[in-house]
Amino acid sequence: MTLRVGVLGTGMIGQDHIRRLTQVLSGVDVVAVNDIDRARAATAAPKGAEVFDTPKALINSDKVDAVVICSWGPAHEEQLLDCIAAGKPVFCEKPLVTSEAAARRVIAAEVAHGTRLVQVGFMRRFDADYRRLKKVIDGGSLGAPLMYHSTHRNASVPEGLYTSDMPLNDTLVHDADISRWLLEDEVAAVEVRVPRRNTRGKDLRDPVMVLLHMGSGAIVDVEISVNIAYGYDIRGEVSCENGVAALPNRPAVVVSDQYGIRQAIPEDWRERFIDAYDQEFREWIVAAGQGTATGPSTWDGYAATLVGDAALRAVDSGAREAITMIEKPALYGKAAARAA
Ligand SMILES: NC(=O)c1ccc[n+]([C@@H]2O[C@H](COP(=O)([O-])OP(=O)(O)OC[C@H]3O[C@@H](n4cnc5c(N)ncnc54)[C@H](O)[C@@H]3O)[C@@H](O)[C@H]2O)c1
Ligand SMILES: O[C@H]1[C@H](O)[C@@H](O)[C@H](O)[C@@H](O)[C@H]1O
Repeated sequence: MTLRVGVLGTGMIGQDHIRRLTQVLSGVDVVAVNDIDRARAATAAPKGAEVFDTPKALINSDKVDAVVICSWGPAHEEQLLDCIAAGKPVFCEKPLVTSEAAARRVIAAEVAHGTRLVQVGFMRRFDADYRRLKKVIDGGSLGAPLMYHSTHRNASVPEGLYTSDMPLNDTLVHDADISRWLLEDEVAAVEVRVPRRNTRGKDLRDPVMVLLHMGSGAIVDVEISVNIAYGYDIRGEVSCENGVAALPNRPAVVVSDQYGIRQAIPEDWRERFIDAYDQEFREWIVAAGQGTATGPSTWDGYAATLVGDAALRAVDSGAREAITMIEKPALYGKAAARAA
């Protein structure tokens, strides 16, 4: 059976996901699109897809079995709640939502529905290198993880659209989520330090250095640099009791010429995580075909939102800001162990 999908938001990642859903993956068809910019939706619509005037009309259409949300973060809550009300599986790009209150409303709606419908776009969990790294940590031969160093560098971000809060409440969500997943632990508190500013971003608060204090006592340090010019560079290294496990350098052709010996660095997230996005959708298509979702859940989106909120408090206070989570509903599985 072919899963008939409607896409909300046809900007950069909306177009990239439409490409993979129509040209790369099987068992799926994009039958509907919507964007507040109707002309953009019409241009992005694959042949035969209907352009809907509103997200709600697309979500409630009989033509649509499942929805992919690629609109701006502040629009996600209403679109998610409409999908849950319609009982339709939904893939939602990160961030799940932009406030703790909104995340709790989505949790409440999904819990009342009774089965998982929402999958969040934390694509690192589907990346083969991150999966191999987790397997080594889980294998236990290196002992308990003590520290995780997470480097998150963007060559540039869209001027004007990307604001000073976003390194902390938009970009950091990936590092927060992958830290929770790799270490199987929750973030208990957050600190932020702001070094000398990168003048390439004009007044943007960039870079930032974030410390995530995990419940077990492990510490994660995150470098976020969003205007570093040379490329999209994502690194990760887990320091354990008996050794260290790290993501490999990406395989790339080695060029030798009069400038030296070098390897290309991905330009942006589309290139670096191309296979991970394909895999997250492969797994989503199977789950959505069964009327549900898999992988990163509303709970994971909620946890990452709390980290973003705490980071914004921490940048203002300069202090270590604690995180308090609600009790985890049974729908989302066991709570992460907190060793200390
Ligand atoms: N997982 C990742 O690595 C990754 C990468 C890029 C973007 N994203 C996320 O994807 C989302 C979109 O990012 P983007 O880079 O494509 O942004 P973008 O600005 O290129 O596109 C967003 C689109 O959504 C449309 N839109 C905004 N509000 C809408 C609404 N209420 N209804 C319908 N359409 C609406 C805009 O007109 C625009 O076309 C964001 O949440 C972003 O954080 C995730
Ligand atoms: O929306 C994007 C996306 O989530 C990328 O993966 C991240 O590296 C960027 O910083 C963010 O702006």
